[in-house]
Amino acid sequence: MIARMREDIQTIFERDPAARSVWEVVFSYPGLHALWWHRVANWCWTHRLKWVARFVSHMSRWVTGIEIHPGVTIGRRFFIDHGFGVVIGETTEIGDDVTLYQGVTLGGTSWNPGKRHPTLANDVVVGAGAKVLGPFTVGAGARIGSNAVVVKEVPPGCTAVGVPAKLVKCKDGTPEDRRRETADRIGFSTYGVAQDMPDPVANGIDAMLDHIDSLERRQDELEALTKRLSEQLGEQQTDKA
Ligand SMILES: CC(=O)SCCNC(=O)CCNC(=O)[C@H](O)C(C)(C)COP(=O)(O)OP(=O)(O)OC[C@H]1O[C@@H](n2cnc3c(N)ncnc32)[C@H](O)[C@@H]1OP(=O)(O)O
Ligand SMILES: N[C@@H](CO)C(=O)O
Repeated sequence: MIARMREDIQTIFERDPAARSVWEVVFSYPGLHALWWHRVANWCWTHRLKWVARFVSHMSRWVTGIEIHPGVTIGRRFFIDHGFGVVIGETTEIGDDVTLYQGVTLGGTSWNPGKRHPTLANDVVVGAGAKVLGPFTVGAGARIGSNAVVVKEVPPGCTAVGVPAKLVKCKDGTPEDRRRETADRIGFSTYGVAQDMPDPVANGIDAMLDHIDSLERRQDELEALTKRLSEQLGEQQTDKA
């Protein structure tokens, strides 16, 4: 536990140029306090102490201005900078090395129970005031601009800004470049003819190309995961033998 707390403090030095000393970080960072209280609340939540969990979470919000539902799953090296006004809903899942700024909502759009909040993969950054709404995934390394309202999946490595959020950049090229690559790969040679015209058919094709691209990326991720799992299984069987 102490090692994990040290890691939390170190994370703040890595991601906040304003952090000056360990004492300052330990006593003056509401994001750190909210994270530590969340660990207590989450433990209670998963040990059938749901009322206590909600009460701990409520007290934490009272002190920090950050509301994290006790059911939220959070990975390593999570950092909420400033933090006031952050709200994280019950079925949110957060990977490793994720950063949020003040005013972020990770929320739902449905009153049905079940998964209704987003999943943030590793290394995601969500800018101040942004809202990410719905049970989709924000891919690894993606960045969400301040005040964006994100209502659908963001592919890994992409930057989404605006209301509703649109992709403006991806690490391996702009969304436009990727559509062109996908169009080439699937042999859709007429792509691009009407790009500067307000053509609903061209817009529909763009949307389909984006969807194909996102499915291909998801397939790659699943293949990598399957490979890793079968390697682990192989290692376990070797150990047993
Ligand atoms: C007290 C404090 O400091 S609290 C900390 C607050 N800071 C934050 O919340 C950081 C959040 N980060 C951002 O919003 C950043 O602008 C990012 C991550 C979205 C983009 O960063 P970069 O990758 O450097 O992209 P870049 O600045 O080149 O912008 C790309 C395009 O998006 C636009 N853009 C960038 N941010 C936003 C935004 N929040 N909303 C709308 N458009 C935006 C840019 O104008 C640019 O448009 P253009 O290509 O038409 O010129
Ligand atoms: N804490 C961050 C954002 O405000 C900085 O000082 O840059």
